[in-house]
Amino acid sequence: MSKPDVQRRNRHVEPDAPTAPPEDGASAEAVRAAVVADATPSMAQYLEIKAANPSSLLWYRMGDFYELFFEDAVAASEALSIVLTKRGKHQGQDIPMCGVPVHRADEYLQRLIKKGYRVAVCEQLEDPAEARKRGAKAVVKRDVVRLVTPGTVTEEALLDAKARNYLTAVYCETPHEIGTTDADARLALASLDISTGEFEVGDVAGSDLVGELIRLAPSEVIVADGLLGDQNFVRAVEYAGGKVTPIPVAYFNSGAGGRDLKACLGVADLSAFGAFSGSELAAIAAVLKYVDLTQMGRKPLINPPRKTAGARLFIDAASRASLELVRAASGEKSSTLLAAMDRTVTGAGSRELQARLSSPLTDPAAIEARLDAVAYLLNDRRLLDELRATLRSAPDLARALPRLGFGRGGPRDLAAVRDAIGVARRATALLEQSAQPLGLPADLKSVCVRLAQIPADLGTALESALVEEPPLLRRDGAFVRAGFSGDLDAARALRDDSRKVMAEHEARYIEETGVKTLRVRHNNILGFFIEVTQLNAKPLLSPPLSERFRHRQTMANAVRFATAELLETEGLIASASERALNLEQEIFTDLSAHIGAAAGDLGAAAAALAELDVFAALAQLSLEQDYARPQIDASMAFEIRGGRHPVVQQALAKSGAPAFIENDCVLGSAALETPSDAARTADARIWLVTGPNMAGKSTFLRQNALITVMAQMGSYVPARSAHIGVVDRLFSRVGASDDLARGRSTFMVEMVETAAILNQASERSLVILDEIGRGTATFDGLSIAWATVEYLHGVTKARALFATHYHELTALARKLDGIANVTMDVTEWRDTIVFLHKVKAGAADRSYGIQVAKLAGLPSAVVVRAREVLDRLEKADRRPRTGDDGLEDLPLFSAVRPKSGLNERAPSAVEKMLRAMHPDELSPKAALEKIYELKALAETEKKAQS
Ligand SMILES: Nc1ncnc2c1ncn2[C@@H]1O[C@H](COP(=O)(O)OP(=O)(O)OP(=O)(O)O)[C@@H](O)[C@H]1O
Repeated sequence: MSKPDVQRRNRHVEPDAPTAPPEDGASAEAVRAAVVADATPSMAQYLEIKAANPSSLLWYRMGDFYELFFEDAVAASEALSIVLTKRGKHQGQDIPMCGVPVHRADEYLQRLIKKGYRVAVCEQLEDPAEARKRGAKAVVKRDVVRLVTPGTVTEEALLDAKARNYLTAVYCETPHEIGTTDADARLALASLDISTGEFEVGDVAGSDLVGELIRLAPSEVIVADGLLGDQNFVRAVEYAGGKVTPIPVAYFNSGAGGRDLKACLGVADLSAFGAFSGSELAAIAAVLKYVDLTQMGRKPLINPPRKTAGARLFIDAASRASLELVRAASGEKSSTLLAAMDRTVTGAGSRELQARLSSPLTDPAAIEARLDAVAYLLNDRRLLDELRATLRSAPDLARALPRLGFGRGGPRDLAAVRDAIGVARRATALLEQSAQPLGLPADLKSVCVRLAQIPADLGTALESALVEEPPLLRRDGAFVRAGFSGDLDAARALRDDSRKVMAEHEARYIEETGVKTLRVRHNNILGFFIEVTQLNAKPLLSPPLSERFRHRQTMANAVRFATAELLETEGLIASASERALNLEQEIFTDLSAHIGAAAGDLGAAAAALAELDVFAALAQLSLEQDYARPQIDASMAFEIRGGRHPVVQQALAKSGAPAFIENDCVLGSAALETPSDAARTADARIWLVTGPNMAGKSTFLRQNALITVMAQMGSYVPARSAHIGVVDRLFSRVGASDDLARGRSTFMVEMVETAAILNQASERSLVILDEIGRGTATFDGLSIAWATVEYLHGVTKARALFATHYHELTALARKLDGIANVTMDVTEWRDTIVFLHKVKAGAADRSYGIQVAKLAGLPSAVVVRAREVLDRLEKADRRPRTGDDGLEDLPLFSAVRPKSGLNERAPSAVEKMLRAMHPDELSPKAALEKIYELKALAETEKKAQS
């Protein structure tokens, strides 16, 4: 029977379609009211199920379609651009309906999930024939078997091969703190990717929440419904690319968290995985509970949770956005650091690279260990090429395993395990062969150890059982190799011999009837039948042949018959294919169980393959782009020689533009190499970068931040050499952005971000600030920039690059030892500015703004007039620009901590009186008198001030 036939038939014969009126597709109360009113049994079933899943689109299985009704139908037809039809009436109104064919369910699910919908998949739990046995009007049993939400999908078609798919629970003990920016509030986060089993748990300060969400990039974030007060939280989640789902607060139960996690991992004690706080356990509980609910009790495959603790380079949300590590402001993926670095050959490798790029390390030993692995592969080109060629054919083992675990896997998932085991064997052999006589570096050894743990017999079992390229669906069979099972071969032979057997029948019937044109045929309605033309039908319709050839159908030109033996053979064929299918299902179940028993080892091997892909990709990148191994240690060095911007360099190369100009950046004890520059930049921890627009300041600032990120994630870097004393926090404020905090002006955003940097940066941090203060009046902006540099120099003491158009700031370099001026070199040629993109010691002599404007194509009348105005302004502006303006004498600019007097003023009389008061010692009456006194005093003070 062809598929369209099946669909059409099943759709129409379905006996229990909702035809009676419901009140409202979405409102539970209205739904219940309708149920009580006059719903038919089938409608009552629909409405009850819908009422239990009010916030999901209900996919209601009817034969070979998932049907949607009422508001769900309207929403889905719009989201999926499918036809909205109607079925039955409700209070005189049509019931809207639309449907999705079962065989295209994944595709439609993907589109709905991408648009942020949740889908409740309601299946028929019995055959309609079973239901009919209970009476003509009996309803087929149905129930929701799965809730599909953005953070809980496992199907290949619903997932991005190169991105993790985290479901993250956010929890804090004190309700009002969710969405806060309070540095003292602690929030626990538990993130699980059920498509791979990856699980990480940790806590962050309220002020770091947005940065952490961007790092995790969850598809779905669950929070206690009562706690979701703050719209900023919802915006932050959306900014990080996820959806917020509120869940009952009772799911955040720390007791249940410990218990459920132990049950999932099959351990009696969690201490081997780290110490989890009560809040972390509560977040874990919520994740496990939510997965349990959406998967209807099917257990996810989870790896032991990793604690996301301190040994990580902290990068806040604004810095992540400005550095465009894995996401560009434009939404373009190609302009990110990730895209510029990604040379992985597998989806799992790409995900691992992204995870490492989002979480660089701070432990020099761990970073060096990663670099050793890259160096090893770089030193052996043949090994590198062979490993990459081998890995290229590695399927996504990490994603196939959970699908099999959930019972949602298909034959291709079995083949994925088989092929991954093959790749693991070849990769291990390649690494081991290469290891003579010196041995492998620790990180590659760890890869080999994990790959070797796959049970040896599993690969053999899968190889002997599966055909080379199995079909997608388990239910269609045809994935088991011939020769694997004698029973299966016999059943298949009987099924496949049908043509031969029927041909034999046909020959005999021709002989018996003498009708040479008699044929045995098959269609979906009659099954097998004998067909003769009208002219030849007569003998078969009269005795004695009519005894044997029973009439079935008369057509315009043909008459159709059946015989007992034909029906018997048909039965045999049907049962043979059913038997073959059943045998294949059993084999599938056995193989899945075999894989399930080794799931832990296979999961570890999948992670090892992903890591190997990353090491090989980084080695490949380094070769291609001529990167250098950075030296990372606990010093305070920051010495990058011949540094390049990894993204801009590749973009220039691709466009055929002149090559990127490399630049040094040496903060701290070292200096620029040119002798004349050396004296002027030695010992400076902060560089003030000046230069005209378009000269390359932002590029230079960013490239040094990116080199730091790359070095600390364990990659070679775009430089001739790099020595970096490990950075604990990286702050980058380059260019204005107001995406993050809609409702705040660009200047406000800039100030909020600068405040965050000054409050959070430590001596070990790297701070990149571009044109702070430019969004306000010149003197305000200059003052803010000035004070910021002083604070960075005197209080924070971080290594910093500060680009500015305020030339007045360059005076600071003469006042303060730790500050040096550098500038982007330009030259003029026939009144046109030529950018040399080279950093040199010193300050820019002027800004060349008008030349740049001319380059940009401003009308020449405007350029000429601007020159005149500039001339006048410069003549009129006789204020000293050299710093001999007494600024350094002001307390504001002496770089002291605010507490030591910056903001102090004499206390007022009211304050003095308040400080002298001891509330516990006051009677109610005395307290009231004090309040009157205070009020009078405040009035007097106010008058005195005015
Ligand atoms: N080192 C370099 N080598 C080659 N080209 C470069 C280099 N640095 C920058 N550029 C090119 O110059 C362009 C402008 O650079 P960038 O945006 O960094 O200038 P800027 O000084 O920050 O300008 P503005 O002050 O207007 O923000 C870049 O897009 C890039 O194409």
